[in-house]
Amino acid sequence: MTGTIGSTVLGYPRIGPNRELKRALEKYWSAETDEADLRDVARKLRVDSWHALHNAGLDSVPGNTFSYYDQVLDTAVTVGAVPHRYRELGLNPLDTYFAMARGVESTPPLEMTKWFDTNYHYLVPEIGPDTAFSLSDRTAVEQFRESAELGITTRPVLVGPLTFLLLSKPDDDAPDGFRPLDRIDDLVDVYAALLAELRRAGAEWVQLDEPAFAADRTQAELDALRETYRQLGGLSERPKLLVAGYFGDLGDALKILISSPVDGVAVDLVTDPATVGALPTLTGLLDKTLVAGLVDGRNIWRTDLDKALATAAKLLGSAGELAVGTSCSLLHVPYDVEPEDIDPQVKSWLAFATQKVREVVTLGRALREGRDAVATDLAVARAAITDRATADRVRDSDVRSRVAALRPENSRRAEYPVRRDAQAAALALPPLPTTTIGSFPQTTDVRKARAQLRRGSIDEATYRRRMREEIERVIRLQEDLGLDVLVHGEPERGDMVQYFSEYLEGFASTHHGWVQSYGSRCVRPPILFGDVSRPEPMTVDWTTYAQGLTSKPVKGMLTGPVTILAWSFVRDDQPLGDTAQQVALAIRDEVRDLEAAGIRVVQVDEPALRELLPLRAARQQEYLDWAVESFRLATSGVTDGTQIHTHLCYSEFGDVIDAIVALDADVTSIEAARSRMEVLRDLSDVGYAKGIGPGVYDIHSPRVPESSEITELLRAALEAVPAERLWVNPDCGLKTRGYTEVGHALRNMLAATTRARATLS
Ligand SMILES: CN1c2c(nc(N)[nH]c2=O)NC[C@@H]1CNc1ccc(C(=O)N[C@@H](CCC(=O)N[C@@H](CCC(=O)N[C@@H](CCC(=O)O)C(=O)O)C(=O)O)C(=O)O)cc1
Ligand SMILES: N[C@@H](CCS)C(=O)O
Ligand SMILES: [Zn+2]
Repeated sequence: MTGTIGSTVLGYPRIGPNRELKRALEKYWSAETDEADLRDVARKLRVDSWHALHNAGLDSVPGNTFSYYDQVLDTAVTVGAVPHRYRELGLNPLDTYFAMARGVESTPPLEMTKWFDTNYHYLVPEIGPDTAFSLSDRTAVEQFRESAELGITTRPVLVGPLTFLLLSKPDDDAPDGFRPLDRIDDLVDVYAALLAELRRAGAEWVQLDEPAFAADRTQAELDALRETYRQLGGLSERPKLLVAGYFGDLGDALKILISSPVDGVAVDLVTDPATVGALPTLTGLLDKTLVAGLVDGRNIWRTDLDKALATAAKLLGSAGELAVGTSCSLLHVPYDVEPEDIDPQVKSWLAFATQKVREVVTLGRALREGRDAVATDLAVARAAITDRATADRVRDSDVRSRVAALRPENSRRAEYPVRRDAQAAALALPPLPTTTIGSFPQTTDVRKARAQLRRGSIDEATYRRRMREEIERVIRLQEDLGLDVLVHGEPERGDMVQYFSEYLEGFASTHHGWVQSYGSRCVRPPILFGDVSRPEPMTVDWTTYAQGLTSKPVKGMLTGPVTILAWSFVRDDQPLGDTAQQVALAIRDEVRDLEAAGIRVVQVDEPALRELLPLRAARQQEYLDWAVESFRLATSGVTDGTQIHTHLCYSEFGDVIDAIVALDADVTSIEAARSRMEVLRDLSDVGYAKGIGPGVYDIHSPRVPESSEITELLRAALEAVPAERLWVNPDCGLKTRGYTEVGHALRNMLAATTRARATLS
């Protein structure tokens, strides 16, 4: 069907159904294999994906969705935006690419940050006035040819030029006021050259992803969008252009794209169903392809096909071609639900990437050939949707009554001074108390024990003994170092969300449901399908075992409700805020049980507080209100003398700074080392006046900080915060590090603390 799109997905997972790419990358990086081995694995993964998508019956198969690490990094390399410090390493192209992604001994990697409001991370390109844009890598063209040789005409997917620049940051040479977007004209020339090459290679369509326009944008940015697509649309030699906007509504950008000379627009009708009302009024659509994103690309629920068809019916006649697609790339979901050993009823409600492709194909056929052509598929889907909507296991009347009975006082503690004095008496800590964020290095032995327990090759008792040995070692190490508030080290947790989900009612776990988080790193998000409750304590045994080994206070360690939601696949049948309340009550039970077992300090981590912030400002306050409320509900069930800590990392905190204050934790430990304590001033400016532990060293790097560097940071911190409120801790947990470096780094942290204490009068 030349010229049309019909049915398609906007992108596909690439890590491999059994994480083949992860293993191949890690072997290459450790020099166990060579470049040819890695390229072989990559090619096979691409070929398998193209065949799978083509054979499933998609009319248009996306291409260039493979990446060795990250699609934004790929784009930077394609357009020649490789900073000098990586070029100067003199490495071959592949190793230069990996140096940008992971750093080398002499040169740190590019900064990494979250891809919009997902749990995927991209590498932040650095752009300056002198960045020499040129078409420097032709992977997109080569992969188009590779698919064409198999008889599949793929639709290469590129990060759009505006989104690329909007996600970039100014390089170190850029003058004040420079914005990467200032370079759009030069970048457009490179895209024009690439589009021409793709056309010459035979590409009919190219997809340009512009999700940056699902967030609030300035008039200048919208003008740049109009001008860019006027230019790209006007090129004489180019494939048809499909511009994809996803993760929300495109707002004013939608009209701009529809009145531009591009050939198609893909919209996300899952995150933003309201767009359906606006589309038929846009007459410019009549000569374009509209890809209606009707299948959720980032959650794992089966699509309500009847509802999707009803939505499509409202759009019939509005566009030159009405095509069916996913709301966004399927990168964010696992490959296939089939091999999962999940309760059959819950499993029948799920659709991973393979199943979503089939849903898109079914919808496409229904639109083209009529519902009768796919009557069986529609009936199966309908039965599963009805079953899920009415299933007993989704609703728990006890949980619902408990939520209904909640009163504002359940989320309020006594005034801070009262708590502070009670805690000072209970804990008797020295000035500048020292602590860590929770996890200690996850040794091979610890990981092995977990894997052996999963496989059944060791029994529960052996596993517990081995974890207890590790806890004892962590306690002894902390005592030896002289830390003040100890932790048990979290050896029993492979992942700080996955672990809790396995204890909670309302969650299901997968065995193979890996999703790329960044590079070779994957997560296995749990599936939150029903009302959440906590049948039994989750951490009390480990924590009290640790407390029994020492007279110092041991800090209980929990993950907060927002982070549990952010890193799970969550139910879509009720507002997220309602689900957060249920999770908060489960955590509240755990906090209270820890207190009852004699634990005097409890930390509830919320590293994902910033991540779930809606992209549009108009929706942010509502989110922040329920996010804060859920944390307070989780942590307000204790007496004044129990000290509540929280921990935040992985983000810029500017947009959530008021919310951090509103959490009302007694102590907040927060990533700060890399930004040299700037967050302290931001917090003071908005009136934060409780305990604060700015991270004094970056745990993301194996480098051991000198105690003099930490002394410097403590001096800076003491300028912003009075000594009686300052805590000393690393930036985040230590699980990705090794014991040797952790021992040295913490020793230096304690030496710096001793010196800082001596300067206090
Ligand atoms: C802090 N971050 C997290 C995010 N999301 C989460 N859900 N959790 C997080 O911690 N998002 C933001 C950041 C992202 N950062 C990271 C950092 C590191 C990883 C990572 O290393 N992932 C591991 C897998 C971790 C895990 O779950 N391990 C389990 C299972 C281990 C495993 O692979 N087992 C094998 C068998 C092994 C054997 O010896 O037999 C298997 O199941 O096949 C565990 O340790 O028990 C990774 O390897 O990618 C992710 C995000
Ligand atoms: N307690 C967790 C927080 C990570 S953000 C840890 O230490 O790993
Ligand atoms: Zn952290």
